[in-house]
Amino acid sequence: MAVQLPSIFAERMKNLLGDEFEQFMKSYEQSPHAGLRVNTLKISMEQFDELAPFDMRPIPWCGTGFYVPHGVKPGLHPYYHAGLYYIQEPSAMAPVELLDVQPGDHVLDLCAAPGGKSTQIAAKLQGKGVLVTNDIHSERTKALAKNVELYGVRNAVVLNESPERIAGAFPHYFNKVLIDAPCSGEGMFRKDEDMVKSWEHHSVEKCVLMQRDILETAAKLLAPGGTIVYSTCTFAPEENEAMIAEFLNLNPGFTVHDIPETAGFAPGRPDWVRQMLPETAEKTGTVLDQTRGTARLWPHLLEGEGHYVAVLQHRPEASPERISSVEDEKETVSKIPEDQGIAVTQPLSKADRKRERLMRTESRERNERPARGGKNEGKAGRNNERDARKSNRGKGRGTDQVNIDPGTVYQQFIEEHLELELLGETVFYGERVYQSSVGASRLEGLKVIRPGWFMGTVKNGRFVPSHPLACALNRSEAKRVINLASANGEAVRYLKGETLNIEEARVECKTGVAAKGYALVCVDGFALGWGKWLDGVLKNEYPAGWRWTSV
Ligand SMILES: C[S@@+](CC[C@H](N)C(=O)[O-])C[C@H]1O[C@@H](n2cnc3c(N)ncnc32)[C@H](O)[C@@H]1O
Repeated sequence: MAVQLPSIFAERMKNLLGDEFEQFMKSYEQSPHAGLRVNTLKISMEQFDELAPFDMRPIPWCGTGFYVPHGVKPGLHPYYHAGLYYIQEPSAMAPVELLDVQPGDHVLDLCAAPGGKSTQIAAKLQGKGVLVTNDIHSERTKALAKNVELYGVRNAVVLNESPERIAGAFPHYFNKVLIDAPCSGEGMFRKDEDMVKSWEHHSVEKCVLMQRDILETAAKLLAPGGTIVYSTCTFAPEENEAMIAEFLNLNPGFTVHDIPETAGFAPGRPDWVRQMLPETAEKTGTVLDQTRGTARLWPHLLEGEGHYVAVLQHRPEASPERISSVEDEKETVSKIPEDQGIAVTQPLSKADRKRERLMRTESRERNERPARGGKNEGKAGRNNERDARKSNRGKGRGTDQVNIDPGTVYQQFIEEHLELELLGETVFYGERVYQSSVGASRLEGLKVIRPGWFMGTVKNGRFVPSHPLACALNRSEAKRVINLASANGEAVRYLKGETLNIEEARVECKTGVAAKGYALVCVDGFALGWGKWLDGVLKNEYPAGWRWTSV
């Protein structure tokens, strides 16, 4: 057998699985299954079908998921760096499919790092609605933020908070909540042998305590009639059916929404709770039977490492509170207290704080002005900004330029370089500019990693576009594009940070736009990052920390 399983684990599974145990053990002799999920924020399934660089088979329970053959390394292709797909274990794709996210939903991913399921949720939202994605471990939120940015998500807020504190800021705000709970990880033994070693440290008992708290808090975050999906990658009944039965017992407004037994999904096992945990079975009584409608994904019954999923449906009549809507959010935009900053993870200097106050006041004033055509806050007050720009034209980059309203500098860049409708609220943190789908006021006091889509920085009167801005752009939204081919190595050279010689004829400009300046660099038509073109040379603006490091 390839993997040495902990003996207590094997003994427990033998007792539970009975005749099936041999088949279960045989699955550990096979290699783990690898998968990828197409990022439909950037590419349609039809386009991907034409461009796919590997032979792949569809994953039955995820319309955008594919099995990747053994030996193929999808991370070593420029398309990975263009965020066209996310590499994900196939059974881990099931929970978000079952959450049934629709464009416009308010979704919370409570235990989100490194972001596999958040990027899947974002693709389903298609830029409409709100995604708040959170992880309690600050180190892990770095990967989470990076993945959200690489995958071109515009409407996400990234937090590093406890579920309790999020509930304080967003009471009954979300109509969909995902809890991909920290767990003992028994479904990861085949994929990652370190999980076998750490199994004893992350004992089932410790995980149960965390899971109970997280689930209980999720109920405070959910809007009436909303859905919670709870998932783990473990087989322990304590962390699965018993956890759900306890929750249902304490929260009678919820019922289990039955998951169909298709695609190799097996039913939940209330009988195992009766067998192993008679006290829980007695305490939870008949609600325990509902857990039969939850799903177990077994490595011996389908091609995946294993998962547990429960869909918990809140009955709207169980609570009189109404669902907060996107319209409510718009009203909160103009109510940002001038003297309160959001707790950002990077401390602001005194000068930054002063600047931030100034900018936020200006931002608020812009938002309070009637929007041109009533479209959105981001465009509000453009006429005034244009007037301000006119009066600054021809003044060069001296002191006057530095003194221009940073919001104007930002708007000017957007208008000159992009064809983009700015959605949400423009939020300034010191020099950094974001478009936020929830607005600044709701985030006050929270540890915010990203309050929204990071657009760039205003420094010395100039706007410097961010890499995440480029990542989320479609080719048609940029006024200047340089397209590189994946086939001839040019894209990889760009990703390695090299300066490229690009003749002027290759700079694709919209009418009236000159070749010189910031260009969106693409691979086969999909955004990779920024470059600055001048006289046949493309200065590479790809961030050093993101560079292609393989040979
Ligand atoms: C199974 S992993 C999440 C994987 C992630 N959903 C994905 O698809 O990429 C569980 C995560 O929960 C986080 N976590 C642990 N306790 C937490 C808590 N009390 N609140 C929020 N997150 C927590 C861990 O740091 C870990 O990143």
